[in-house]
Amino acid sequence: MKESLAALFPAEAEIPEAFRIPAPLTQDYYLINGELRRWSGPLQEILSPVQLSGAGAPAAKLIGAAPLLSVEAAREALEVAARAYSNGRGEWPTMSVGERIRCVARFAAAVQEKRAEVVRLLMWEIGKSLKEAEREFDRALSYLRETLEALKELDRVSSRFVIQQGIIGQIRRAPLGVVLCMGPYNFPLYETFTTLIPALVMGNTIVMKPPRFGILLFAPLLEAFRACFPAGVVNTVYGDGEVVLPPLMASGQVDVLGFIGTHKVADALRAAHPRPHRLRCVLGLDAKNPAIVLPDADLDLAVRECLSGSLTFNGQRCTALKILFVHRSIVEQFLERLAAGIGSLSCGVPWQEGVTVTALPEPEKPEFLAELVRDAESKGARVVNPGGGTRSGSFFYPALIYPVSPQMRIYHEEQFGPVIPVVPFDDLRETIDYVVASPYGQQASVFGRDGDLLAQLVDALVNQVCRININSQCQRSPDSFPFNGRKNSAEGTQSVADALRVFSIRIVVAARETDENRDIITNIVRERKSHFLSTDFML
Ligand SMILES: O=C[C@H](O)COP(=O)(O)O
Repeated sequence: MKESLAALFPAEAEIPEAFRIPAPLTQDYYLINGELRRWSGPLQEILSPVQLSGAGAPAAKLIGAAPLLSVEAAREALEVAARAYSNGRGEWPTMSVGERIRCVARFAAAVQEKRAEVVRLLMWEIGKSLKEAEREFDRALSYLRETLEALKELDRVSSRFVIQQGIIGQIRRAPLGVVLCMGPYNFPLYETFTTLIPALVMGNTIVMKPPRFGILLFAPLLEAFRACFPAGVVNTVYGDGEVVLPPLMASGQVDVLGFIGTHKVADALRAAHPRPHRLRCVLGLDAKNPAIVLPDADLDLAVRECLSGSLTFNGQRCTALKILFVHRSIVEQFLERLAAGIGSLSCGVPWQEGVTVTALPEPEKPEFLAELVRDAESKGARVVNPGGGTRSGSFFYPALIYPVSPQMRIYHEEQFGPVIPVVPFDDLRETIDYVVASPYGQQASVFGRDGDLLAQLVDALVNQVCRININSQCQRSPDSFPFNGRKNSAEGTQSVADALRVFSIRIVVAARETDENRDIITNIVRERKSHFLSTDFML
């Protein structure tokens, strides 16, 4: 660690003009039924994890406030969404696909206008570096645009019908109802869009709740939602999730849960629904993605990928590498280079040029990470990198810990933060056994050069995880690739095209194959109500 901790926190006056929040932003309204309704109830104070120096110790900055809705207000938002859907007879679910596309395209243009404001809030609210915040914003919009392209393609193939076993069938896709959309704090905009946008374009109506952190950044977008969609199609709920969400689920009016967060919260939400087995869930959940570094790996490449895979956005990605298995014959070299890599990372405030290590938004996280490190140390591991685990307020300097063994909590628990556990291995079976026994099953990375061995490893992992990355870190992108997981890691698949499928249902218009029925079906296909999005058999 090159800088002293005190040097990381600038004074208010040193913040460049473009990144300042001159006065706290008070958002005392929320979107419901096509209006930005004033909320006169209690507000939740929003503190930034970004620390500034001032008199005394570094202090977190108050950056704004957002509504703490009552259960009644939240229920009303859900009822409004249910009315806008009206059992599939509302304006939005019956609107033509072309019109829906036009609404979403208008929305995209309006959101684009807000780039600077949203990026600034991403930095202040969740401590994301300028570069990563810009990347998140741009990715959210490109996800939206790719979704529209995928939708046009679905619509293009809609003028077909199939004949099988004497039956003529036209396969269509229709919406499901009201979708409760909730993204996570690490990608509050992008990952909210990955459920909200496909759910919306397929004709569902929406209740969206921002995550625990990353709330204010939606304020600049509420007017765009209001202006671009019919009343009641998109509604927002703010407040304490533990208070407002169980009653929403218990009402039975949520048809689909689109949630990215922990499996514990997802399980509790599902259990609160009166018919949990009928609730469709599209979930992105916990993961403990391992990297396996074989003796013949290109060490520089493996270190580079493991460094960025473990520490991008301080390790706060579900796809982050969360445990590294390194063959004993190369582990010392690997540790030395990885420790040097961590030492070369720049720490500081999000707008600082080239910064990688920034403050963590969850106030309880530094202590949680410190506990994991203490637990590992008490069972025989050491912190390898100078300054690893140093803390100040919301800031936690990355810790590389070695040798990690199954008795330690960090071996099993998802850290979701900047602690990198390294496990030495002698026999490849140890690493495969770890993946098989894991309660998670999202992705894995393998580093090596022997093509046959890599092929064997892929075969061993293919029934355990959903993506195997060869000589590269784990990641969700590109968004056209399926994104899913086994066990506690996910439910449903979320590529751009898959998301259109999971937020809709296939229906069939069928008739016996007679000359008369062929004419009738041909006419239906030609005259089809365009609010029915139809597809061919494969889609
Ligand atoms: O937290 C998971 C995000 O989807 C990360 O996406 P990414 O792996 O492409 O950075």
